Amino acid sequence: MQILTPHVYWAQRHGEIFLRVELSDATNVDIRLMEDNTLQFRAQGHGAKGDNQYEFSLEFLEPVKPEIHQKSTQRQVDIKIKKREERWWQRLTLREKKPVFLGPDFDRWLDESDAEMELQAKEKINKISVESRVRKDPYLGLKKGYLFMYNLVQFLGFSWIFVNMTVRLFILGQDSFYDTFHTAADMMYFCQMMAVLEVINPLLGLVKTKFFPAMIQVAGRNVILFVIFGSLEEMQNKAVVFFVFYLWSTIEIFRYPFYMLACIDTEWKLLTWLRYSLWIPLYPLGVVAEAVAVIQSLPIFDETRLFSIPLPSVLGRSLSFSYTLQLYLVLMFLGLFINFRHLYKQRRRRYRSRKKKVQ
Ligand SMILES: CCCCCCCCCCCCC/C=C/C(=O)SCCNC(=O)CCNC(=O)[C@H](O)C(C)(C)COP(=O)(O)OP(=O)(O)OC[C@H]1O[C@@H](n2cnc3c(N)ncnc32)[C@H](O)[C@@H]1OP(=O)(O)O
Repeated sequence: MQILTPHVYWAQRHGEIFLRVELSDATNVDIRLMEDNTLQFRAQGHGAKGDNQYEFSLEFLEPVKPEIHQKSTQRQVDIKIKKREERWWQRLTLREKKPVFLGPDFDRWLDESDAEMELQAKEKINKISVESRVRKDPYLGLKKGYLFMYNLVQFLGFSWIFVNMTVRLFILGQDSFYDTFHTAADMMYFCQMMAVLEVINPLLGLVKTKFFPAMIQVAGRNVILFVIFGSLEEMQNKAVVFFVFYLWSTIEIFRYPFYMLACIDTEWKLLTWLRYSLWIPLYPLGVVAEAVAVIQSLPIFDETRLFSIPLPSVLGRSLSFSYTLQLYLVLMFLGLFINFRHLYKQRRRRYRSRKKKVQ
């Protein structure tokens, strides 16, 4: 008896093979994958040579998975087979010479780059649908709105200080150093009081910042601003105030807009770079300027006895606050070390995760 072969059309994707067998009203369909990676097809149906038994076999170019998905319709038999390894095949069969009954399925045909694009589009759709299934935080908008406003107010405050000091420096030169406090202190008080929120925000889970580095930062600055400059009039017209305020505001006019953009899921590369690089020279300089301010205040606290701790009369009059400040000087450099390490890690994390995204 003559063996009849149906027309078979094929197409591929990176992970699958599609076969379309031109056999209408197929019955007794028997499809098997043999151990030698050969597909054997046998069925009764209406093909090119009328109602008959049709069969064919195909030895695939590369290994395929044993599961076969098959669907018979009135017009054809569709077969889907998964490749064992997701890669593009040069041809369907191991033998270079194409069987005469085999042809490309132009309805499904894609070349490798088109298939790649189709795959990427599918992955994108999957990602979007997974993301939309993840339950959204109902207060996310409110939280982002609050953070955006907070950062905006701080940005405006520090920009005012920075611009004011720069303009005065250009007009008055070195003379502007000595009355920085009288022109900028109110705004600096406002900004630094607000900055207490930077310690509260991580506690409420509003930002990913770690509590300890934020606390060191805010506490460190507030000791300088409120205790050293704020409580000692003698300190207020010293040049060191200029350097401390200028260093603080220089970093903040880049840090807060960076956060503002983060709140609206936007990023400017240059701003990100400035936020994660400027601290490298500015943080040590800031701490040195603060240390100079503390050292300059020591004799004033000794003289005025301000904040001194009363002692029993056998031990003397009182313990000068300058001793506490000397201890604080040591803590300052410990704080500098902790925050410098923290910021270095943040910088590495930021640039490592961006590199990964680019790959
Ligand atoms: C033993 C200790 C004793 C304590 C006693 C005190 C001694 C202290 C001495 C120390 C002296 C310090 C005095 C200060 C001097 C100066 O400031 S000098 C000038 C230079 N200064 C700086 O450069 C420091 C600037 N400050 C900071 O960078 C921060 O305050 C920080 C806490 C030190 C670090 O910030 P952190 O939030 O941890 O890192 P980021 O990478 O910026 O943010 C992490 C993620 O969180 C998001 N985020 C953070 N804040 C906000 C916000 N307000 N709004 C929106 N989003 C925010 C941010 O976007 C990041 O998210 P991802 O991008 O998704 O990761």
